[in-house]
Amino acid sequence: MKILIIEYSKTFAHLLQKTLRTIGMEFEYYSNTKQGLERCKQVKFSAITISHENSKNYQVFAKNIKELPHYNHCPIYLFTSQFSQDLLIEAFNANITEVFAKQNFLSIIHSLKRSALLENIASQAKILYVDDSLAQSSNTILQLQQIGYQVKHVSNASNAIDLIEHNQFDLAIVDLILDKGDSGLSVVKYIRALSDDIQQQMPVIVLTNDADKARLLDVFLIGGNDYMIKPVHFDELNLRIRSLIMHYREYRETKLENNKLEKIALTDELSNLYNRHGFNETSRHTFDYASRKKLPIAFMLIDIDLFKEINDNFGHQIGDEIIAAVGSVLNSCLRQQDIAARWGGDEFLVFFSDCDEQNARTVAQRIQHKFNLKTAKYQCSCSIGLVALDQINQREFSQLYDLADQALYEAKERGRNQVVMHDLSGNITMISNGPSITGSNNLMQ
Ligand SMILES: Nc1nc2c(ncn2[C@@H]2O[C@H](COP(=O)(O)OP(=O)(O)OP(=O)(O)O)[C@@H](O)[C@H]2O)c(=O)[nH]1
Repeated sequence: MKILIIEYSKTFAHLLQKTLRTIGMEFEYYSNTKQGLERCKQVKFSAITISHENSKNYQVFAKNIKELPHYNHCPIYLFTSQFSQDLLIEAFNANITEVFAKQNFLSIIHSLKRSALLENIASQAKILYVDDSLAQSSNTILQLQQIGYQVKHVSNASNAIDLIEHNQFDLAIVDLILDKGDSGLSVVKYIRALSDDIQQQMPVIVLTNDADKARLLDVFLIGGNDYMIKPVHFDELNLRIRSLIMHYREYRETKLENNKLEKIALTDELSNLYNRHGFNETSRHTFDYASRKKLPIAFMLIDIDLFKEINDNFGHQIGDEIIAAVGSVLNSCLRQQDIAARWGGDEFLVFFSDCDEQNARTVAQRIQHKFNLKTAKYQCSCSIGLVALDQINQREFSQLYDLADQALYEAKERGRNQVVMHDLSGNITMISNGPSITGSNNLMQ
């Protein structure tokens, strides 16, 4: 991707070059159109910028450029210090792609960056081409491959669906009417119903033989992003492909970035478990589901024993490592549907849906055992308060929390390092003691 700059103002040329260098874009700079035109005859630039000196100058230049081979779709941007509606119309009539006021420097840079991205799209893009007539499509496919697209061709909807299941495409080109009563419509419907948010938005160009306007507009109703009437004009197809892929990439990047930010907002950094907000967001659905389906549930509170002394004796960094150890122990003991969170300080909670009392006891003991072993070097242990119910039965989250908290309090009162359970009849019983802790640093003494 290389940009040709023709600029009469030395100051503006300097600013533009400096900015493009900083963002790593390649360019060549000339101070007159004659040199610029000569250079275009030797090299293919991806975009051209020309500064407005007088109308005749840029109009003649743009005309000459568009007559060069391979330059008919090259964007030409006109920069002016005196932007006006009249100039805009004049420039569009002279094949200028966009007109920018020089004062609007950021949007100039944005457009140049966009041209660079558009230019590079073919080299990294994967296209699915669904068409039963190889005679019509083979030439287009070849041309797409020649400019760098990876193209997978299939002739029926079921093969297309098969490929979509196992590949990540950037765009699909789908013939509306396929052989033997098959239709590209089923491919479009399949894409739009995909559970993956990103794949579901894959752009689709629908090819059709039907030039009837009303039928063509139906393409948008069935989920297509664009249509083209066969036989397709290749340059037009290519420009449409580039623009759709570009938008899809922007969507994909924003979506991934948002997912990342959302994860950060819902996760506790130290333990890599949910934070309070994350727990509230994710547990609501599981809680409602368990309530509706009358599933057995369990709720567990875990608190590190004498954590203050651990911090005091070994330092906060070791304290932090121990908090991280709770996270890794929980992640190794829990099923995917269990929801674990760091509730604050050294307190953690776990919500188990579809988990009966016996299973809850077993998991609690396993968690305690693993945690004690993992942190044995520091003579560290944890206490667990557990509540198991055969169904939620209209209880609020806060009531479950209170029941588990009473059990946890009892575990601490009885000497810590144990699992205590609040059972269905309201009794509080000790389930197990953790492994005994020995050694000179025994903080449990
Ligand atoms: N290292 C570290 N310490 C923390 C963090 N958050 C809270 N703490 C400390 O955790 C300790 C919690 O202590 P307490 O709630 O008083 O109880 P404890 O010492 O664990 O005693 P028991 O719960 O009765 O066994 C406090 O000293 C907090 O400063 C953290 O993110 N990192």
